[in-house]
Amino acid sequence: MLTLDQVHAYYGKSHVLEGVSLEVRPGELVTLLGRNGAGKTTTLKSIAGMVETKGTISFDGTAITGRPSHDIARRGVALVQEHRGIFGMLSVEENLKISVRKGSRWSLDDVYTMFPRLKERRRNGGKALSGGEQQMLAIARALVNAPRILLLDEPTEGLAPVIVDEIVRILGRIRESGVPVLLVEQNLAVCEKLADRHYVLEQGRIVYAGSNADFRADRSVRDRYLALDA
Ligand SMILES: Nc1ncnc2c1ncn2[C@@H]1O[C@H](COP(=O)(O)OP(=O)(O)OP(=O)(O)O)[C@@H](O)[C@H]1O
Repeated sequence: MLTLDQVHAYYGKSHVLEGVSLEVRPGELVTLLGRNGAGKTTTLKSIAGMVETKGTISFDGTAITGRPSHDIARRGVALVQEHRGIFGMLSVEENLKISVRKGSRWSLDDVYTMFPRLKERRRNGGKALSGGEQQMLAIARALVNAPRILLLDEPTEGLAPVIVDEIVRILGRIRESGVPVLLVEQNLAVCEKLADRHYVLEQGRIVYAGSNADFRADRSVRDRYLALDA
């Protein structure tokens, strides 16, 4: 479905990803873990065509490396970024409506059922939303846009526990829908609840790959690669 083969990424002269290989298979929810600065966001941006890369990134059997980001988005690769990309001057409903694309399995009504808070606030301006509501709107916008894979960058960061639970519930629903997800997330409890498999990045390289069961059983992985953030 999504395959990265020896992907390198650069910001000018700075060489940030040094040969990342990973895959997300149909229907899987896969996490990308690692300490701050390991290259997680850069990996998602590389897939979305927002960073200069070398190596091969393919989606559904087609190489997308080096293609413009709008072309990659049109193919159904949906990146939900940390700063969320909401239009503050538009209402919640307007933000959703401009994202609706024919052929999505989620209609406006479907996302309102999934996110009752967004329905309650549908006439509010994007600017008036809390951090958690903005995150929900960002995910909801991706869903009505007919995603074929979701790339989520720290969707629970900085949110209150009750909102984190709601996001986890939504991610569980997305997983059940069969749309694959590549999730960057620091909250390991969230990752263990949802994921099929995990990758750990360190200094731009994949240093661990394993199933959720193996990851949960092998505490040494988090001690070695993730302990400072946990
Ligand atoms: N726009 C940029 N220009 C130059 N260097 C950058 C840029 N964005 C990120 N970097 C550098 O690339 C490296 C990887 O950053 P990245 O944001 O991918 O890490 P991360 O694993 O997502 O960490 P975090 O959890 O802190 O977001 C870091 O050393 C960072 O300083």
